[in-house]
Amino acid sequence: MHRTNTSYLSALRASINDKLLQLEDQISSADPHSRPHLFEATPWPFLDDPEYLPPQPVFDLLDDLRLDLRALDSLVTPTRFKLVEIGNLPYKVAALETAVLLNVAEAIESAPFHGYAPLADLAKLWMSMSINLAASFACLPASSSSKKPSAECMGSAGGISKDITSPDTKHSFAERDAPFCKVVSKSGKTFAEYMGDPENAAMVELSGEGVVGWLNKLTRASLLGDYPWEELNEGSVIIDLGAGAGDSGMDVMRKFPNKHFKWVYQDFGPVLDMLKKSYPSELQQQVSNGDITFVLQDYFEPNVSAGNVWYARGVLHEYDDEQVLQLLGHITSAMRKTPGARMILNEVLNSSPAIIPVSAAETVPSEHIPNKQSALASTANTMTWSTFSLFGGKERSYEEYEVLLNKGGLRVNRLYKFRTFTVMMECLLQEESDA
Ligand SMILES: C[S@@+](CC[C@H](N)C(=O)[O-])C[C@H]1O[C@@H](n2cnc3c(N)ncnc32)[C@H](O)[C@@H]1O
Repeated sequence: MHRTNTSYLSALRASINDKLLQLEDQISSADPHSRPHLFEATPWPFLDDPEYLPPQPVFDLLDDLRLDLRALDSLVTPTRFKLVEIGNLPYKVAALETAVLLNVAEAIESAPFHGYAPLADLAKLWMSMSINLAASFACLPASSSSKKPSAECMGSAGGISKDITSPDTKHSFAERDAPFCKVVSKSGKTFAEYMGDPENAAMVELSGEGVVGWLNKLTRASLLGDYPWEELNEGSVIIDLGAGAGDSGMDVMRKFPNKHFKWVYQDFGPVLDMLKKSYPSELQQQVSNGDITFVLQDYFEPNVSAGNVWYARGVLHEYDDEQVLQLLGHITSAMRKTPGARMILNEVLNSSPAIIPVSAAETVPSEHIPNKQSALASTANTMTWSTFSLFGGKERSYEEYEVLLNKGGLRVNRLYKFRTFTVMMECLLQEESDA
């Protein structure tokens, strides 16, 4: 870090510390029983009573603290993640709009909850709450206002909330009519069909450059640096299921030339054709010598390949549990061809962006946040929406994956929490991990 940033951090630390001490003094003399409301059921009267004006010194301290905290937040957040947050604002607005339409805030405050309502219990209250609805709430801030957002904000949410609450669509994960996809789809086409239409070739090129390049900037360093590819044996065969744009293989093969990995791209014919056509020239040698291959494979059919590592990035989250189990059935059968084979799943995990500490007075959230979830929890939850809105499917928590993978004959061997909003779950065949 630059010297200037280090001294700036020190200046912020000193200022925030000093102002918090002053605030503590001021508050305890003004209202000795008042406690911050972050984790409380009711608003904090000291701050939230619209008729109450805090003493001027307290108001000034609060204003200064917000300024310093904004500077600190900005300093510790990479620009690319700030942009993700801003770019995904419409999803947050859609979530808030849904919460307002259903009057969720009032339901939480009333009996039987009196201010604290786990999502599962809220679901029982409505008898019909869908996982889509739960996902929408997961990307709201910890304490959301029940105030109605402006008409402009609602407009920018694009009608997602209607689809989340409509009986015809709210339970769907299908790419044609899931709440999020329905808003994106044009003239009845799914996003994939739209992109596959030759008339939209320019759009495909744009998204190839824009979306893949953009996502890659957010996750590539972690994919390469946070999973121990270097531990794999020389010459390991890596099968890339539903490889899509193929960038993972390019990145890994470029970074580890001395490992002589064999990368097997699997996908549908047109995707493989496109990939072959635009494959980078500096990797053509490995294509010619057979270290990089392209294999036509529907992953819902018995798999024709054999390999040491079965890599699936963003595959399982596109499917409902039944379909995932079907897919895993084919992969685990194929894994049995190679002793010691592992499956590595690169996904976003549904995460708790905030938690309730055991004792709100003495502990801070960062010491209690669950470990088995994506880092950048709030961004992770928001990112799940861009997946939903393009392809359908459902994101899962670590615990949900564990149950599903166990049912599918796998056991999570190691969880790598990436230094971005994704994780890698490394799985072994159950019978091998038990042996
Ligand atoms: C499921 S996502 C995977 C994204 C890709 N792994 C990545 O990291 O960018 C989309 C890709 O999966 C492919 N795909 C979808 N259904 C498939 C299937 N049944 N069998 C094989 N590939 C499939 C699509 O053609 C597309 O290239």
